[in-house]
Amino acid sequence: MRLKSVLASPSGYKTVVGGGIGGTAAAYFLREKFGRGVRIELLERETVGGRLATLEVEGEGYEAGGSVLHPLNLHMKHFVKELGLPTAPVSGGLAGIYNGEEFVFEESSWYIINILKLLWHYGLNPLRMYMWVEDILDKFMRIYRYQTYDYTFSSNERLFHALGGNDFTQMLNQTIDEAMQKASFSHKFINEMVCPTMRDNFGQGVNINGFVGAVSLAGAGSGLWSVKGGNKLVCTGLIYASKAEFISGTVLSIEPKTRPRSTGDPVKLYQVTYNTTAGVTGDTYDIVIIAAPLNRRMANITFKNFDPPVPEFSSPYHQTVVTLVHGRINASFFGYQDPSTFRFGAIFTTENPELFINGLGMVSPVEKKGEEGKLPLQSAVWKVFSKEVLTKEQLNLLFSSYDSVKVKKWLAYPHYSPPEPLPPIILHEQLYYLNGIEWAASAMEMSAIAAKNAALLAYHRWYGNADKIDQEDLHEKLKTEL
Ligand SMILES: Cc1cc2nc3c(=O)[nH]c(=O)nc-3n(C[C@H](O)[C@H](O)[C@H](O)COP(=O)(O)OP(=O)(O)OC[C@H]3O[C@@H](n4cnc5c(N)ncnc54)[C@H](O)[C@@H]3O)c2cc1C
Ligand SMILES: CC(C)=CCC/C(C)=C/CC/C(C)=C/CSC[C@H](N)C(=O)O
Repeated sequence: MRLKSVLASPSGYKTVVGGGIGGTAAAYFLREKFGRGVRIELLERETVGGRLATLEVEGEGYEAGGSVLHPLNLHMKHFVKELGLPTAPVSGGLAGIYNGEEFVFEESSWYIINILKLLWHYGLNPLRMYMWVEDILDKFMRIYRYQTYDYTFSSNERLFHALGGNDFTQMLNQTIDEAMQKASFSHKFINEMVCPTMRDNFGQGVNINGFVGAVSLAGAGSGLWSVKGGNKLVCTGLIYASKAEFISGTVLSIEPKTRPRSTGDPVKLYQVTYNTTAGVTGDTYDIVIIAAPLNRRMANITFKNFDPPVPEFSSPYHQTVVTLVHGRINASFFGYQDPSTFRFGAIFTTENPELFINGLGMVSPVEKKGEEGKLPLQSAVWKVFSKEVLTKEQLNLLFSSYDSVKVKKWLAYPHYSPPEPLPPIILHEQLYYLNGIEWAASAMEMSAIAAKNAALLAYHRWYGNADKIDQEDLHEKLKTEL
């Protein structure tokens, strides 16, 4: 996105690169802060939505990227309300946890039976986990109060510290396995309940950091929802609401420039060069927000002549393959000789090198969300998560018959390997980077939070409002505010 500033800087432009939820939310929040007088442009090289995308199966659209939202994802909730988009609850079918040989846990359709089963298998671990995640979410929710009062942070570390102090930043530097072991969760519970959730949500095991692990556990909770028609509608809606000018182009490079103003004194700008169907072109901007993962395999933007240089971002993103299959599940692959007794609509897997899938579940079309009702053995659309593209042989093992297969290969989210530093937000004076927050946790709401933080940061740095940036003890200070 590109923001042409009229009021804030009469001679300059501002821009955001990337039309995913991060970039489009940044356009929205920039408009909110800088007002109607600025001109906003959005630069996107592929399709609006980025990692929010649908695939068509038998004439209907299905979420192939970011699919579920948490009931406490307040920015996303605000966006759908503001844009008038309909939402629907996301309900998975009965869950089973498969270890490659047998199901180590089978959910029942009877609530009380489930409670007894969970108690029998894992004692009080599930209840304690619920409370553990709630406590983290409680602290995480402080960000909304800070942002409502216009406070912003100049680094991801400072943002996380402001949420929960050292305990919170520590979660970023240890694995979810270490964090939960320290909190006395049992190995059996971590292996059979926590690890399958990490594998299904992030394609990685319990070596991901404690915070993204907690986000993943929250993402397996109740009250989940999605946008009818597809989550990517939020992105198109936000471009419209922000009145940003959409430019279809690939940003190639960014370079700082100094130009004389009509008054004679110099103005600092960024030269952004991008490729469009009409050829290579570019423009100068006074604020640039990058809302795309920065590394050579992804955004591939060259930062020219920065002093000090903008660091190279080389940490890898994790490949996840989403395969949408319209067919009948092969119950015998999962050890069920009598297919009529197989009732799972969601299958999670434990760590097992023999397994070629991370998880799979029955899904409904984006237009018909909330109208679920298919039985697992009927022909249905299944979403399979795997590390590699599934071979024909593997598909034939998983499905007794199928008539349609759609595949989407993603560099989906960071390959987490804590402890690791979080990338900076400020790359240069008025050059900001959103996606560093993904190294704490990658989710739609995280990009929206980073977008609001960057828009506030750009605004307060532009106008020199130091009292709104990196304030200590905000939680205590704001307790007395109404
Ligand atoms: C399979 C999968 C399942 C997921 N499930 C969930 C879920 O259930 N819930 C959830 O909350 N999150 C989920 N996520 C994560 C979520 O989708 C992402 O965290 C979020 O969409 C990231 O948004 P973003 O705008 O920051 O980045 P992106 O969506 O990646 O947007 C970046 C945009 O920048 C563009 N771009 C890149 N380089 C350039 C360039 N040089 N010039 C111009 N444009 C450029 C890209 O084309 C892209 O459109 C999932 C992700 C995947 C892949
Ligand atoms: C950011 C907070 C506080 C909560 C977000 C919780 C959430 C929705 C987590 C899910 C994150 C994620 C990357 C899920 C990937 S796959 C989702 C699902 N298993 C599917 O079937 O698509």
